[in-house]
Amino acid sequence: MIHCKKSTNEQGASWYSLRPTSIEIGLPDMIGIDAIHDGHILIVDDQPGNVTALTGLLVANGYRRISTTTNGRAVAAMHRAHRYDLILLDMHMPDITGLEVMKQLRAADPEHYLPVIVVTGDQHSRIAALEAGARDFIMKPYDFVELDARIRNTMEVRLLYKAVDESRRLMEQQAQHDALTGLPNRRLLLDRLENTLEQARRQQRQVGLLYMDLDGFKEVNDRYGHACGDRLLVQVAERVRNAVRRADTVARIGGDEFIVLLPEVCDVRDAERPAEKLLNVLREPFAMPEGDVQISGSIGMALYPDNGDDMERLIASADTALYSAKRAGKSRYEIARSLQ
Ligand SMILES: Nc1nc2c(ncn2[C@@H]2O[C@H](COP(=O)(O)OP(=O)(O)OP(=O)(O)O)[C@@H](O)[C@H]2O)c(=O)[nH]1
Repeated sequence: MIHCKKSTNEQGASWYSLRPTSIEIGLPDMIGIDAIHDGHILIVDDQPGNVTALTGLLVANGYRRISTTTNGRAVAAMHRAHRYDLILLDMHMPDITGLEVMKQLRAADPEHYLPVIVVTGDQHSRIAALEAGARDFIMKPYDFVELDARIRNTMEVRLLYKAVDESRRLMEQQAQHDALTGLPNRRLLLDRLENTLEQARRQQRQVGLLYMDLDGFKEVNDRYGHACGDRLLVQVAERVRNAVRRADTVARIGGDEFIVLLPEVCDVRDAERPAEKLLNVLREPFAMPEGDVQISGSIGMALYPDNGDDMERLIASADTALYSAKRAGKSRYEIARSLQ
């Protein structure tokens, strides 16, 4: 850490000297001082002299990523583009007040998190800023030790908030995806299917659903081991994903069972074509460390609304058609015949 000392000469000119101290403030394991010093800071002040002075102080205190602007009106757009970890905001600028900048920041930030420390010389605007959502304030003229501590503390909270947010996002992603293949799982598929059917109902469109089960997958496990079976499932997922359109959802819903949701179907051929393509890509041998592995897949196809006017019925129809495809000799697709 670096300590700042203000000195004044006989003519009244002031300067600052920097000296390192041995004081290290303890932080939770999660956010170390290195991460804090790596936080991205924006300094906003209409006075270039203030910007330069504050930048110098931050650099001296170990901060590495500092951006600046003298234009308060540009702050919201800059934050949208760069997602600063901390904004040091001058409250009194001629063009726009700090309060107005915070209002624009809140509107621009989907997280609704204002990473703002206001910089002010006036007691009243300090309270107004805190009430408007600023995390903290720094009074002018600066007390350098206090300034450093407030910036560090606010940055620590900000980075913890980001870490929590990231881990929540990760957990949501894990709850909706298959851990082995990374494909959407049953839960996410049902969610998308529900939305797709709702839209199709409104627009009186058809939807296709392909229920696919690998043929002879148990034998791969038995002959080459479970790890080889797992690697095969990953490759199958990749091939299936690459064989269909971006708008289609490919989900792994069980051991060797996949569902492909086709939201853009005008007639049965629009579902038959991808089904044929999937069967073909599965017939190609899979290169494994254990040698080439040959498998195939069977598919049951159902169309909304002909084969089911809700999720459960549509999936049940496709499942029945899949059963028919298996009974008819596998490595083929069958179209559902009736409304379940
Ligand atoms: N390696 C691996 N195997 C799995 C996984 N989940 C389920 N299985 C196995 O996959 C097999 C699926 O069973 P089936 O569909 O009846 O096997 P199959 O040989 O493909 O049978 P058919 O569909 O009649 O051709 C079972 O042996 C499960 O133990 C997994 O995540 N990894």
